[in-house]
Amino acid sequence: MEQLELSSRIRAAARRANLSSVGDVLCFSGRDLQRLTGLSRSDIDQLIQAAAAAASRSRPITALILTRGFESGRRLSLGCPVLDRLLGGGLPVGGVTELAGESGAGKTQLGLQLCLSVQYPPHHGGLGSGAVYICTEDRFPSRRLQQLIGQQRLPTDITCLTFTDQIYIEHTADMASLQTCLSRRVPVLLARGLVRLVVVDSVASLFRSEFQASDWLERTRHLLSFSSCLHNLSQEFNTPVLCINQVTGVFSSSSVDSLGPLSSSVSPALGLAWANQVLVRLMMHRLQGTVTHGDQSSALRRLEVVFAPHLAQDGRHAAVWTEGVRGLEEDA
Ligand SMILES: Nc1ncnc2c1ncn2[C@@H]1O[C@H](COP(=O)(O)OP(=O)(O)OP(=O)(O)O)[C@@H](O)[C@H]1O
Repeated sequence: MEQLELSSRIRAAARRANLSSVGDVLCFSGRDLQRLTGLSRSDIDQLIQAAAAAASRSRPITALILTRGFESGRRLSLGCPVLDRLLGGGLPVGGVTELAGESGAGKTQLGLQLCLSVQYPPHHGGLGSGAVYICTEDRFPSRRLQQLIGQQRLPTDITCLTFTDQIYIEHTADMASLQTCLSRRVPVLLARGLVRLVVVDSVASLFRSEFQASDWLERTRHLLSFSSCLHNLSQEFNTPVLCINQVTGVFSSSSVDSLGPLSSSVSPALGLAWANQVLVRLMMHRLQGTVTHGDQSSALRRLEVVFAPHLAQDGRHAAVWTEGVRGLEEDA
């Protein structure tokens, strides 16, 4: 209030009325301000204009940020500027992001890459903390992680990170151990500030192996309790959660004739009950064709935003190089 360009008379009246901040002024109507301060209508107009000019110097913010605080507007970089642009900066910190795709699409590669970028300081798109990587299916790809670490082109001010020290690996072979991991061990790591990213690779495998089609009600119950656990962790600790998911083939009458699903007709596993639990759904496709980069070649991929409250449906071509998943600048 002291910095507003106002006459000392108006400033003193505002002080007497206990209007100590710009926010206080803007919360009242002109009439209420007049009643509180005893100032004339033209003085009140000056007061409101000065307060509004001061308030508009800061950037507009969303309702989500207003209710959950500034941290919720932060993003975790994917470690690639092209893919970050597609996602409006990266993964939202408060919410569950699903990454679905066929086998070999590059989902795990992206998960590993995020385990490194989360450790970067905030001014390089990270969250300055570690990651917990929960494997429900395959062994954790330690060798590939080492390769990614060795291939990183680090900014000059990141010298002291050893990366592997801050990645906590969990293997959960059944639903019960996954639940124990999420309800006991992960909260401890988050509460101690040791991690700011949770990756589950993959969500579908346990639900697919432990429940038959006829157990759909029980499966849905477990699915909802699992997703609410992830939501709570994400909200309580302002932590991005990445769930890697498999896909199922979508058969149409024409594909029945050809004895198989069309390669493009796949949808994320676990159906609508799960789809309603995620904030952002991404799909990674492995396309026909290859791209080259120096002496490396890679199958062409495409990362698509299927839905997200803050993003338009869009996509970028990408490739997996030894240094990780990279979006291609111009779509091939
Ligand atoms: N060191 C590497 N250099 C280049 N490309 C690699 C390297 N390691 C893996 N890839 C690429 O990544 C692909 C495997 O990706 P990834 O393990 O992420 O698949 P995924 O989508 O997680 O599949 P799944 O669901 O079967 O686990 C390989 O087929 C290969 O094209």
